[in-house]
Amino acid sequence: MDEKAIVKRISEALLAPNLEGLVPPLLDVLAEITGLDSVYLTRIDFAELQQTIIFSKNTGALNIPENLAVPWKDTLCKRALESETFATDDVPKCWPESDAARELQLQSYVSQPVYDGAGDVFGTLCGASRSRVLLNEETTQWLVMFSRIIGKEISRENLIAELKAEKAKLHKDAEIDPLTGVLNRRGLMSRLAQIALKLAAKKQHYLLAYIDLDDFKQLNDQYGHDIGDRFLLAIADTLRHELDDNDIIARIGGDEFVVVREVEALTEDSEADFQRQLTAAINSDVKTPADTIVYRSGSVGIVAISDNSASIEEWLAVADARMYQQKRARKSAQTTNP
Ligand SMILES: Nc1nc2c(ncn2[C@@H]2O[C@H](COP(=O)(O)OP(=O)(O)OP(=O)(O)O)[C@@H](O)[C@H]2O)c(=O)[nH]1
Repeated sequence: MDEKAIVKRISEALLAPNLEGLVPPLLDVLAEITGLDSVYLTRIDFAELQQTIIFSKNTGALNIPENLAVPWKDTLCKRALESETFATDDVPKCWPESDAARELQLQSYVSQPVYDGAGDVFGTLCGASRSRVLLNEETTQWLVMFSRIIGKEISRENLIAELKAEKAKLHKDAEIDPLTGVLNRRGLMSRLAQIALKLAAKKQHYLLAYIDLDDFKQLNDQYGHDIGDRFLLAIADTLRHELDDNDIIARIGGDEFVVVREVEALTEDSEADFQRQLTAAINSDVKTPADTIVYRSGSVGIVAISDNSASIEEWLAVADARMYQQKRARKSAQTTNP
């Protein structure tokens, strides 16, 4: 193959959107340029001390299968990297102690490290033959070039994976209340939007509870803001531990929480159960370094949801109004019977 044809085929391979698209055509070209029986790309797992063939092209007597994993310590690649012997047409003389080379009856061998974007060895780009193949400076140069092209693609893909993970983390953080670790208002709204979508498709039932702690300002004033914070965290922890695993828990304001539960049917029992569980969870004692705060006065308003005829804002407004009703009733009872 003349150089012009090689460059054309490499240019075509470079249009591939990923490693799966890039490596096979490059291996085709490499096999033709070198005349080696097998050319292949490996990944080295330095934690597990294992080398795996991830792509291979076999044209001759030798067959190096993809997905073959071998212990790193026995490999010719390790010997080649350590001794910086990147090409030989006399494997038995170069590495007489290698059982693997003897078993595979290898005569010619080339290898180049492939580096990822961080400058670490990702794996190797290799070729091997049972016959003696002329391996000159030019062969090595091609191998170096191909290993760099592959390394760049690996580095690009690693970067994209990192960016995606970072984006997912940022997105998750944006939906979490940093003080308590439960969802914030934004997180709640996104879960409620998903529920509204599900309700459009099939019949499901939910209970949404709006919780507001009574006289929290007074608690802050009496014990200080830091203890108030600990108190909010303790309430969120109790909700997390006492409620069902699938319940959605959010803190949407200073002392306001929302809990959403999917129920099999909307019955008086299911609502009463929910109310009881929530009231028990918020009316809990909270230990602080100085004191145990005995707290017995959160208000809860519940709305039942089984279709999306009302908007998310309306669900919240109804639950909020019911919560407020309960709060007012409790407060007026307190005034009447102090
Ligand atoms: N410690 C602490 N306090 C907060 C936080 N966010 C808001 N607050 C306080 O929470 C209190 C909530 O006020 P309200 O709900 O209006 O007052 P309340 O005493 O609970 O009144 P009622 O709900 O009518 O019983 C205010 O004093 C806010 O300063 C927070 O993150 N940490």
